[in-house]
Amino acid sequence: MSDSEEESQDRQLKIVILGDGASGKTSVAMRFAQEAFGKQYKQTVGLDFFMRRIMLPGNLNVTLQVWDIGGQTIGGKMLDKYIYGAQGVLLVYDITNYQSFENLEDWYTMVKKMNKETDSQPFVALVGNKTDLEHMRTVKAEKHQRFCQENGTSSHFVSAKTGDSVFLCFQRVAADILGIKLNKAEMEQSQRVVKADIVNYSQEPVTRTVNPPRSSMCAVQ
Ligand SMILES: Nc1nc2c(ncn2[C@@H]2O[C@H](COP(=O)(O)OP(=O)(O)OP(=O)(O)O)[C@@H](O)[C@H]2O)c(=O)[nH]1
Repeated sequence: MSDSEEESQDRQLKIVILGDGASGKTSVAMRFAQEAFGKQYKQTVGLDFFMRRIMLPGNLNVTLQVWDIGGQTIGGKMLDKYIYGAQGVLLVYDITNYQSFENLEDWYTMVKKMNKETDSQPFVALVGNKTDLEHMRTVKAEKHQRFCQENGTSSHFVSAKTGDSVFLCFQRVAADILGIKLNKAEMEQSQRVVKADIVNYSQEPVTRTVNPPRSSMCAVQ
């Protein structure tokens, strides 16, 4: 066994994803664990599991066990059992669906109720999904930030469709749970390149822009 293998340590974290049906919980989990995305909506009945091992600074291997909870489980008998023992909770809403944001209060209440009973505090993160649909946004960023401030949660905006910031979200949550600080370079490295479909609008010759706008975070592959 090499020195670096001997030095590496393994940790397991249980991360639970909660939020309304169709807010994109399965898609976020699938993007993180399998680098995949499906356009077709398939409701999660009960729950699904995903797993991915990541490395955090300090040669720390962390296996994230992601519990993707079906949106219909709210009010059901099993929900508190699913949340039990979680070190991290992602509260996911769809930025184009205001109701999905409002309903997070109910989801969060369930988490807090569990905490009272078990005396353990999971780390909670607010995740606004579907940022590729920014033009259809109905939940203002200020509302999102206010929720984070009032409830002491961390703040994330992701797109399961393009993959934008999904890995970074899980990485930051894992680091926060374990009390590890990620530096700017590590976070930038985790920013996924945004993949977009190429749309051929016209067959006419393309006119070139002088000094086209530059972005260091977005590229079409
Ligand atoms: N445009 C866009 N669509 C997304 C995104 N994430 C998910 N979707 C779509 O939203 C729909 C619902 O996604 P799911 O991941 O199944 O939602 P869910 O929250 O797991 O739903 P339940 O299983 O009912 O709890 C699907 O059609 C997805 O393709 C995203 O980031 N952008």
